[in-house]
Amino acid sequence: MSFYRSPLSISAFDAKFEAQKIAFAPISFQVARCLLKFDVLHQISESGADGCSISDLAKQSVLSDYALGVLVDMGLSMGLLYLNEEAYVLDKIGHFLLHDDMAQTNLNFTHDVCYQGLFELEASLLEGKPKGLASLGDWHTIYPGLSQLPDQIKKSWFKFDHYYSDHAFEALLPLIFKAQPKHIVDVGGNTGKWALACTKFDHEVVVTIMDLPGQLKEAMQNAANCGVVDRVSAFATDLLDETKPFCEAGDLYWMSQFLDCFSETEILSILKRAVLVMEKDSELCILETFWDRQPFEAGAFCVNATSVYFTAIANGNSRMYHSKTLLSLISQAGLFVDEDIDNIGLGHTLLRCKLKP
Ligand SMILES: C[S@@+](CC[C@H](N)C(=O)[O-])C[C@H]1O[C@@H](n2cnc3c(N)ncnc32)[C@H](O)[C@@H]1O
Repeated sequence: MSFYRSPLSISAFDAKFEAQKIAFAPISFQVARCLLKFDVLHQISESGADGCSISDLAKQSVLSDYALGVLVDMGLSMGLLYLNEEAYVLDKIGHFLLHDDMAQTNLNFTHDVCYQGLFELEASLLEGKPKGLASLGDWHTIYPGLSQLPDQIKKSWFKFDHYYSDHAFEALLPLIFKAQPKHIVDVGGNTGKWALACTKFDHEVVVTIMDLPGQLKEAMQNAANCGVVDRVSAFATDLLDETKPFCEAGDLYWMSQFLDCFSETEILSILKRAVLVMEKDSELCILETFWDRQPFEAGAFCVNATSVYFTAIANGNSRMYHSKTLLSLISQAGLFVDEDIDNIGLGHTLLRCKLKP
């Protein structure tokens, strides 16, 4: 990691400006969202280097001249737009806000899932509980509620979750199937994306998905739609309950974007239970995004921001970890890391673990 290791090279004058950007960050965020939602950035983009005046914009908008005016003027201040005489032209940051699917996925997730609940960050930090989750529903953690979220919120949550893992899955399939696993246990397999990708890649493999009942219902429906119910099965559990059994007889246990949903104590307990059912030759593959393993600072920013969602909304006690934290828990559970591969998909790391001899 080549960043975060020295003071920023920035003048006091510029640093003071950066501090004001943070002070007004929620306002900037909502302005950006509305510029997208009301198609203002799109219209300005279409007008090219000539740009668009407020009256041009108003002809095609449900918004008044006044409403458009406050949005585009703040757009200038945020560096999304610049002026050509009286006309507003799209600048480079505006271009990426409009066209980059990662920015849109993160923005929709932040707005739909996190925005209201983040008001409770202060209480969540003090209490170790996701006090902002009440903005979405009445659950202990977000996971039992996932299948019951209102449509738009659910869509944004799943898009965010899948966006990152989907990019990694494609690169991983050939790597994972080199070992010719016959029975994969996908722990926290969610709606079955990885399970279905595995059954498509290898026509003999069977996959058991361990997850909460709500997610499994959808996963099995997806397996039925793909015609692979004979090779995909559901193992309903709550992994926070240490008395519940752990799926046995897998030759490859798979945990993708899963352990970050738990505190360090909970992770150790889950890994120890996995160890109890693993055999000498079985493997545990952990796929995570660690903030210290990101090749670019933008990646570390996104990963660290996601931690705060866990604090205020998801469960109050988990986060996106530093790789050293997870490596230590893996060792304490009785496993060693046989292979440690960075830069998979969008900044994922794969840890292939085996039982310590
Ligand atoms: C962030 S999603 C990861 C989904 C998928 N593995 C991926 O890579 O996209 C975490 C999954 O863990 C499951 N999960 C969270 N808490 C759980 C619990 N206590 N018991 C069982 N599954 C749980 C959630 O339901 C969800 O499907």
